[in-house]
Amino acid sequence: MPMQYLTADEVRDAERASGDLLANGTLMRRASHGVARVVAAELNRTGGCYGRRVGIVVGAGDNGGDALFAGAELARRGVAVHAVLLAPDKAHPAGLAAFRAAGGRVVPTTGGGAALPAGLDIVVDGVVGIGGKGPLRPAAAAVFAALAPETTVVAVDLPSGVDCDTGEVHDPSVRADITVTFGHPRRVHLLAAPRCGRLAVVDIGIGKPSERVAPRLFSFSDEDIDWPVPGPADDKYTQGVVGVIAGSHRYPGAAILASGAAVTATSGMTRYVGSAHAEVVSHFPEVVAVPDLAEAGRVQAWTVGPGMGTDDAAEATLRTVLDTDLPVLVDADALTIVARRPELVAGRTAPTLLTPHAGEFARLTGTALGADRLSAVAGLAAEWNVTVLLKGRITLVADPTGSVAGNDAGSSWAATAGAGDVLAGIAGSLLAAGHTPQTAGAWAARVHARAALLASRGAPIGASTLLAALRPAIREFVRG
Ligand SMILES: NC(=O)C1=CN([C@@H]2O[C@H](COP(=O)(O)OP(=O)(O)OC[C@H]3O[C@@H](n4cnc5c(N)ncnc54)[C@H](OP(=O)(O)O)[C@@H]3O)[C@@H](O)[C@H]2O)[C@@H](O)CC1
Ligand SMILES: [K+]
Repeated sequence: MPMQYLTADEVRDAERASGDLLANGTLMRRASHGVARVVAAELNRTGGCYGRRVGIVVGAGDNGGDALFAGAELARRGVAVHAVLLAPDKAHPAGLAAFRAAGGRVVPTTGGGAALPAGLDIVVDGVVGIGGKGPLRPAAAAVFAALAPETTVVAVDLPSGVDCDTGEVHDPSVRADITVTFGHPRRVHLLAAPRCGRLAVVDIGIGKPSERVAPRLFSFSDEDIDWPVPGPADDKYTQGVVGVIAGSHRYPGAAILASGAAVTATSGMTRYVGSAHAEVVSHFPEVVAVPDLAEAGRVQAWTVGPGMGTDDAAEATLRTVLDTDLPVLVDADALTIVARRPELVAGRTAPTLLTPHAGEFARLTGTALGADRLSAVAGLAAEWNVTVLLKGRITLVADPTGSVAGNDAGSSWAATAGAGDVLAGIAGSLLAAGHTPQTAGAWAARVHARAALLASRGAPIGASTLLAALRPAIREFVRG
């Protein structure tokens, strides 16, 4: 099942719908127990709970309450727990009473600030959760800045200073090794995944929000991906023929990488159109390659743009392709052309997938991409009535209805020249196989990221190495 990511308001809506469970403190008891369990498991993994040392940083709201109740539970298990209260007058009263009663120690405040003792195994961030706004304030920032670098940080609900709805990483903010959240993941857990570390979702018995607001963010799990497999009645045509328009005789790299990715991604046929036809065939003899669009033959989808140039001839080719009623993936140079001629895609009713990186996105919209990538990508998709795949460590694929599929690449090794050409080839093949632009883009991003991890194993890679790892990566997504 795809994972859904909620806004802070949607979480509050779901909590309110839990009625008594919220009012009588059951939700907080379950939440704090979940935090304590995760911290205890981490301590047990590294030698046990008894006699270990944990710090908790406690803010003014219920996020601090969670941390205090969790601290109380850990203290009862024999852990020495030290708390810094950032707003002593506002600290959750019942949580603080439980913490003191269990033997937790509150660090005295001197000169308006307090620091945790040295030598802690784990520090729990209970500064703010879904009620937080903006960066860490100075007192909290000083506590985290003073921690030894090897200290494990467990965030309650989210790393404080990172925006719950946009994932904007304010400066300063907390970087967590583990984040424990409750009921449903929040948008931040995908949009700022590298800042959250490992995510633990604790069931506290809350339902779903009464309605979702756009953009509705979700992610595919590995199990949701069902890579195209030829059936007994299939031939090379029925699985989808993808046409690739990329590169040139002078710069054949993009042509070879995009065509090679298309050949590898599905067993349907790949056609190539452009002046690098001889180079493409010398690398991939199975590609039917011709210099001119008029000779191309039939395809079920086009991938157009990488390294094709932006001159009048390129524009004429792009116009011809976009005038068809076939699915088209528009990448790289074709995006530059579309930025100056939006009318080329504006009237399209056939599936259209634009695949910009941040710079190309700014060219398309006329404004730099801000911190709220999610709203920006969903806005462009709705305004132009197309699907937009925004590249990055977290790839976002927005369709015009306000649904956005996100994918965390898990590493940034794919940030290398030519990797985008490979992605364009994969996604084009999936379009030709009949998938929607959102599914094609999101699955392509996931398998591309997996290929980068397999290829890299901790060392830098180039796009050819990534392409070589594509087949083993796809194997992980073939079912049955
Ligand atoms: N509701 C439930 O059923 C359940 C809720 N649960 C938990 O409650 C959390 C939500 O609690 P919440 O609503 O009290 O808000 P919360 O995130 O603690 O922060 C608000 C406080 O922080 C302050 N503040 C704001 N920005 C700040 C900053 N940058 N730096 C420093 N301080 C800042 C602001 O105070 P201010 O100083 O601005 O007056 C305000 O008082 C949720 O994330 C989950 O952990 C769980 O127990 C499950 C059940
Ligand atoms: K937090």
